[in-house]
Amino acid sequence: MTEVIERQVVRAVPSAANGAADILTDEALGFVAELHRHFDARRRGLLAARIERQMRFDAGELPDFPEETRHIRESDWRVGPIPADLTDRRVEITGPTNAKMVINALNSGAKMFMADFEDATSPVWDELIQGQVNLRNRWLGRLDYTDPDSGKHYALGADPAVLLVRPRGWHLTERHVTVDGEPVAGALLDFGLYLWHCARASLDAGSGPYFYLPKLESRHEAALWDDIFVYAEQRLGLPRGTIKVTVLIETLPAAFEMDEILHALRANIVGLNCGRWDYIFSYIKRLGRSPDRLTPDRSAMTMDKAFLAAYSLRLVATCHRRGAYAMGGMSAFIPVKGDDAANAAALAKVRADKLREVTNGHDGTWVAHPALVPVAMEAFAAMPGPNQLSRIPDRIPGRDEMLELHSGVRTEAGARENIRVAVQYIAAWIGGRGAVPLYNLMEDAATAEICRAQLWQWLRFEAAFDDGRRFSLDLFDEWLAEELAALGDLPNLKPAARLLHDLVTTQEFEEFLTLPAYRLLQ
Ligand SMILES: CC(=O)SCCNC(=O)CCNC(=O)[C@H](O)C(C)(C)COP(=O)(O)OP(=O)(O)OC[C@H]1O[C@@H](n2cnc3c(N)ncnc32)[C@H](O)[C@@H]1OP(=O)(O)O
Ligand SMILES: O=CC(=O)O
Ligand SMILES: [Mg+2]
Repeated sequence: MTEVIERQVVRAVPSAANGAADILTDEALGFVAELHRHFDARRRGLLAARIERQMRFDAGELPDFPEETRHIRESDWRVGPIPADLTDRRVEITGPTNAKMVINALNSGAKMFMADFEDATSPVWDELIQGQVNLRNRWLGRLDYTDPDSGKHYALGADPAVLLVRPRGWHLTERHVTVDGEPVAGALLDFGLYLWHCARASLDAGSGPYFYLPKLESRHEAALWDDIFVYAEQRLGLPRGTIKVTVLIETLPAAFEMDEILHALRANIVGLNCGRWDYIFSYIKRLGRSPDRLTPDRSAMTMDKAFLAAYSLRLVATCHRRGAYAMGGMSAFIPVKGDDAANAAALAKVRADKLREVTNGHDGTWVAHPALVPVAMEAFAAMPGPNQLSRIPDRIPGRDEMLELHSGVRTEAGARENIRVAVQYIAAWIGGRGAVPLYNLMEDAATAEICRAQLWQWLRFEAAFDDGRRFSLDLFDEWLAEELAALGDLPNLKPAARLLHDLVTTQEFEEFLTLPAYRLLQ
């Protein structure tokens, strides 16, 4: 007799989130386990393919439009139908999934709210599950919150924004849920739990299961999501194409496969988004071993120039040709408290950014804070209607423009800012906060990645500063020590500083800072 050993086990660490039992049900976890068993080996294979590709970039290869998919780029096809409540996306607010911010975002006056398990979230287990509870409560009509400190009560208003959910990227695993002894992908957990609990409820409310997909690097990664959607829709008895997604184009390799990504996901996709901060990070990461790709100060890399301007224009042209929305991105300027002049200057910068986007043909944009919704709304009032899908830019940037490096200087101030921001952001992340205001800017995982990636790149090539000095390990150590001393006794600063030091001085560039940081998360 053959003995069959039952090894297929799904285990979840209990969560103290209020309402966790309604989320971590056997059925929902069973669905996540199915996703894991069907798709996780492919996810891991695609992550390995990123590293193989990196080796080719390190050897001098540059990204290009793939020859083997020329027929996709050159033939006529369009993405599938777009639901009525996704046709006016002129302003989208983003933010973490705690109840207060979810309610504030849904009530902000923005058309859409992207509830974020990625750049704006530190994946603390109870917070992740509380986020799922909050999003489910939105569809069950019972989302409210009372601030224990202020006593202020928060409840959903009459005309909430349309809800979209951003699961984690492919790279992060979630150690609190294992299937057959392996940790599940954060992406599959965030996606699977939300879909399981909210697909029907959101459809019944006249909306649907809508997602943003972050940090994709290729058409193959898009095809994996497509297969997941086919499986999930069938499993939940949903018509094909019910799930609707917007893909962030926020890696350099993906920008050379925008048509292919739209094509792979054409049953489910409604648009692409310019995730500018991760895009800058990706440019440095993927090309960072070439001495002729040394980037200037972070603040010098603006959307109106070089590779950033080129990719956003190409994204608009690509999307509109396929009937897909071309979403803009996030200005990092946020309101400044207690300084009217500085506040006015920050709002003016956001306004200018949104005017550039609407002028270039984007159909909508992102804001980081409720006070910026009116600013972006006003700028996007320049559109002839709820979108400008019919507008195809007459100039489509090609490969050279897409790779053009920003000009500008590297300064001690820029290096010190990178150190200050990265170390404080990592400390906040280890402490459970994924988005923080620092020096009047919104900082999140993507903006902090730029800081540490630049420091790594500059150190590797002993980059020259505007004052003639060259960056060195001695200078880095000296400036890190001085910045830490100036910051004083902030929580988690020591482990954050150790991690930053490792990330900057390592020979092998770490793919994501959140991977080692996750090991420090309680
Ligand atoms: C690169 C990218 O991926 S961008 C997308 C990911 N990043 C994000 O989503 C960042 C979103 N923004 C934020 O998290 C916050 O705005 C921060 C951290 C930058 C600043 O937060 P705070 O310092 O708390 O802002 P501030 O004190 O001005 O907030 C005022 C009010 O607005 C609320 N608020 C601020 N930002 C948001 C937001 N994005 N969504 C909902 N409510 C918000 C606050 O909760 C607060 O509410 P209250 O008055 O009821 O207490
Ligand atoms: O996710 C957005 C980005 O800019 O990164
Ligand atoms: Mg991003």
